[in-house]
Amino acid sequence: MSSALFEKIEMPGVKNIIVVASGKGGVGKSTVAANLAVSLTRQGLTTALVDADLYGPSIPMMFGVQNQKPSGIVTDGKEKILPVEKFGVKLLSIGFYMPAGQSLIWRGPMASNGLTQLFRDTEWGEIDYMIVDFPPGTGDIQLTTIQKLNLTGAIIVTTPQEIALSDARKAAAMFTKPDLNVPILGVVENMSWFTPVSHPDEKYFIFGKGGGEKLAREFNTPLLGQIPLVLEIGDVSDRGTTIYNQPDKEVIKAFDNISNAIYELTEVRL
Ligand SMILES: Nc1ncnc2c1ncn2[C@@H]1O[C@H](COP(=O)(O)OP(=O)(O)OP(=O)(O)O)[C@@H](O)[C@H]1O
Repeated sequence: MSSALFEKIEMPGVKNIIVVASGKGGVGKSTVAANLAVSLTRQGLTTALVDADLYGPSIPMMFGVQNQKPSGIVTDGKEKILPVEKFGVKLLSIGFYMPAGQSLIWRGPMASNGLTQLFRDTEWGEIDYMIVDFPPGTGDIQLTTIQKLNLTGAIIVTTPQEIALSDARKAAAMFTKPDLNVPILGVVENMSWFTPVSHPDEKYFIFGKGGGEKLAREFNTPLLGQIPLVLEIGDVSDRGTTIYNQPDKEVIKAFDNISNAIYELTEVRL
């Protein structure tokens, strides 16, 4: 295939582009992407979050900005999109352009073009970390997007469950294909255990144990963190706010550890 087809999208002010991917839907990929972006921002880094999950964009809702529309600006005679900003994170999602309650019916090439346009036609400014919430799976849209972005690396999100793990393995293998060769920065295991309020010293491994570590070992990459199953995580997403606005300190620590690990792995590009 001609390399011109996959010319990289130029985003000169963006230092690191990190995709957050999963094989299976519903494992918490958007939750990880969103809270990682907020955590990095809280550490003084300029951060953008792109919701590339075309068929199920959830970022606008998670940030409570579902009724906002990005504004436009003309620079050098070209019309550009200005991202919506919340909690200090620059946000862009195809969801901003979709009527409420409707889903996208674009097919492969149109969807890839839509995504490319979103990245290319936005005035990003200077960004330390652009976190991309990737669509789940390993289809054409994912492949094309990987080819067009100058990626620093990928984070794979999985639950410890075997079925999630086997799909996560396929997603990880897509990034390591020799023609793509995107470094896997690490694995995040979500919904690792549940601790009932009445038994604060106990951990229940509802979805199994050790899955994230196993995957990390297989791909010779670090396990960046384990996030417990905590009702408040779902609650803050529904309320359009972040984990920093809920009382569970363990969850906050888990995300801050992940963002610290990412910072250390990528510092050289800042
Ligand atoms: N650790 C957790 N504890 C409790 N609830 C969680 C946790 N992680 C995610 N959730 C909830 O699980 C649901 C799915 O999470 P999320 O949307 O982040 O998954 P996803 O992998 O991005 O899904 P999709 O691929 O469908 O977009 C959401 O309601 C979210 O609030």
